Amino acid sequence: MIVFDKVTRSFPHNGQGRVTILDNLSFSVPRGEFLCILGPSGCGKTTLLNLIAGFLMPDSGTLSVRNTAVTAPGPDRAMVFQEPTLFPWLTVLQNVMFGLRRQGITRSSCRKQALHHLEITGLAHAVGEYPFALSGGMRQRVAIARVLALNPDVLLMDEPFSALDANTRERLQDELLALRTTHSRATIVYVTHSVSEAAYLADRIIILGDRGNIARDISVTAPHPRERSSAETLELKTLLRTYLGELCSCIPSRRKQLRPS
Ligand SMILES: Nc1ncnc2c1ncn2[C@@H]1O[C@H](COP(=O)(O)OP(=O)(O)OP(=O)(O)O)[C@@H](O)[C@H]1O
Repeated sequence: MIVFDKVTRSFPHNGQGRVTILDNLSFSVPRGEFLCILGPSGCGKTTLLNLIAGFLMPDSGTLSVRNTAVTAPGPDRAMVFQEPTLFPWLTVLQNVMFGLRRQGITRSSCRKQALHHLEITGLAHAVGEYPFALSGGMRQRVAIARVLALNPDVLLMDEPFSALDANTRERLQDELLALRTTHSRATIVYVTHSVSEAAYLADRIIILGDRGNIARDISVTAPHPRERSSAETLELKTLLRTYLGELCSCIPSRRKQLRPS
């Protein structure tokens, strides 16, 4: 579904040339996979999502989704951010309908689809509310309903639950897994800092290291539903922490490796 082929991406850095964030990155994500990306802060996780979304372009290399090179954002890919970006002047229903309307779907079909997705995300009672009246968890549910309504092939999630309290986070994780089973076949690329979240959700976990190199690529074979505190999950979490610990000192070194623009 998603193929990175020798993708490199750099950014300008303090007027001193450019710093390479992802360097010659190659990997692929099969259709339907739930891939979690872990890695130290600044290693390029969000950059990787932005490239798939088409918000950024590679400096070199190619990135394709369904065998088509990504050259711009498109309705086949949708992103959920850490802070849900809802329109404050629109109701919950209107927020979910907004993206559908832009796809040229008729108003009545939009409404039907939006209501369906608000129902499956547990928000049927809140369709007429404005975002300011919702809890953080409810706002994030609206954001998820909005992207699921678009029925994307690829769902990109950038620490979507990290700003929520632990109970809400765990509930939304369970809801996401349930939605995935019942309503969406999307391929999911999910960035997180939480080893618990990765161990609970992922079919596969990639740990990015310096310059976005793939430090580890781990298949998680435990079936769903998983126990959060089973021996298997705890063992995986310990392993992930060990791998991340091995990487934690490598990111500052990149700052010394500036190259001329
Ligand atoms: N548009 C940009 N212009 C300049 N530098 C950028 C830009 N976007 C990202 N960067 C830099 O690229 C590096 C990687 O950023 P990115 O957000 O991808 O990392 P991350 O792994 O998601 O970090 P975190 O875990 O802290 O969210 C950072 O040093 C960041 O400052």
